[in-house]
Amino acid sequence: MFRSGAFVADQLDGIDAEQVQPNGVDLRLEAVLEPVGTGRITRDGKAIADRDQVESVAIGPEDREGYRLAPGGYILQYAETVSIPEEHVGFVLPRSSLMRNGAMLNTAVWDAGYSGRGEGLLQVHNEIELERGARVAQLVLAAADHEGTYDGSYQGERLDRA
Ligand SMILES: O=c1ccn([C@H]2C[C@H](O)[C@@H](COP(=O)(O)OP(=O)(O)OP(=O)(O)O)O2)c(=O)[nH]1
Repeated sequence: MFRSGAFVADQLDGIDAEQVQPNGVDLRLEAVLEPVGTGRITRDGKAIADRDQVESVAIGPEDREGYRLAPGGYILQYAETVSIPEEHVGFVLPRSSLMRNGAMLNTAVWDAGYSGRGEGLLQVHNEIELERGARVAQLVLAAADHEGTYDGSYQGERLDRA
């Protein structure tokens, strides 16, 4: 069973009312990075490719701080600290307006017990401008059985900069 947006909001700190949706909570854009160099996944480990910060620029008629992104693949960092409660699993989906503008967020499983400020792969197929702090994705939570909780290398990521 998927939980309500109000339930998801209760798991997160610092959420505005406009972020709470019927079935989930919108996540906001903190920063955009561009992978450079070579990443690697082996049978017994992984190495994440270096990233360059994409410089923010003034966007739109009000010159707001944001990113103007040419077609390509980017790492998008979310602003919110996400904590997945036990007995649940999380999924992040793009806001449909992102998709309708020719961009897409690719995401993976958010494990029970994970806490951190996570990332997604932003695919841009047509130039797009995104304001820092704009809502770009939505977190949903489903009730789930599991054995153990998340204890991987991304536990607590970017919490020091929250
Ligand atoms: O789109 C996503 C999906 C998940 N996560 C977070 C939550 C998740 O619990 C954690 C680890 O994901 P995963 O288990 O897929 O990572 P891994 O590649 O298997 O690495 P590790 O074994 O170090 O956890 O990353 C994200 O930031 N973005």
